[in-house]
Amino acid sequence: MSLLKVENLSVVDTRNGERILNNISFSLESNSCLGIVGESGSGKSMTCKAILNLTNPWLDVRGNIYLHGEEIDRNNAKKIQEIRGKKIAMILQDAMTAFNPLYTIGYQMIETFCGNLKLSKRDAQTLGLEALDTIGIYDAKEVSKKYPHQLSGGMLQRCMIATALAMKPDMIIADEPTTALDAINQNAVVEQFELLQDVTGSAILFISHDLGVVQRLSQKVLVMKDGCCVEYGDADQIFRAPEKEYTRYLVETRRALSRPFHQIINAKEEHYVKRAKCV
Ligand SMILES: Nc1ncnc2c1ncn2[C@@H]1O[C@H](COP(=O)(O)OP(=O)(O)OP(=O)(O)O)[C@@H](O)[C@H]1O
Repeated sequence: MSLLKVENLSVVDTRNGERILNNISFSLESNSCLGIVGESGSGKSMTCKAILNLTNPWLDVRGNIYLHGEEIDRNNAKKIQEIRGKKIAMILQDAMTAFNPLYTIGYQMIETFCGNLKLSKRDAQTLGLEALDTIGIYDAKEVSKKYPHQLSGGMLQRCMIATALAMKPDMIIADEPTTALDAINQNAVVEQFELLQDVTGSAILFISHDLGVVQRLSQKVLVMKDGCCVEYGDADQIFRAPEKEYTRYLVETRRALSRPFHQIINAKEEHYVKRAKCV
């Protein structure tokens, strides 16, 4: 049985009749990663919002969503709240907006753990420090005393991943978690997602327009365009031999973009090898 099964998910804007999502279907297995890729406006974020019932009231959401085989009842607010807190964690693009600027990171982690895991303050604090430590933040105690504005985007993103890690959710939805970061921080965050999956065994729904990141993390991929599914299936297969013209275009564009980058890296390596030989 799939951990998450989405069947014919459609979203219509009732104000103008615009179809934002068109019969999107996919499934996510335990301890695996599904990447959702597509250009801006293709409906990636809307898919996740619809799963978590976070859509605006003017949007008409249709279709069936099953978690552990049980259909999520969109009208049951209490159940949905429970799912959001305990079973599905969200990691967002802009970590700064995920934390409250008025409180320290440590305080916010403790609040989350006390509220969702029903821990004592002391146990919540220990769990928070352990989680920060696990993802490689060596001065966890110092970091936990900082306010969000005192930390870099990369560090905040790591704190958000640490929070998710400690909660051990069944599933994590990560919406463009590397988009706001530079290449070095992007790489660190992707490594932490790999670690997160190893440590928690949580399934990950990873949204990104960076095909390289998705290729690295995902076993399955869903390619979206204009609210529709263009291609869905095994990630290796789709990246190696895309069936659809649009996916071929995305894969080719990525290769073309990363070519100059690799050329620079290779040229630099050659330069250092030559220099080392001269010394
Ligand atoms: N609250 C809303 N009400 C009406 N339309 C919306 C709403 N939110 C998003 N849309 C529209 O839905 C479509 C899909 O948006 P969505 O944010 O899911 O795209 P995306 O693929 O996640 O893009 P990006 O990569 O830029 O985040 C867009 O045309 C957008 O304008």
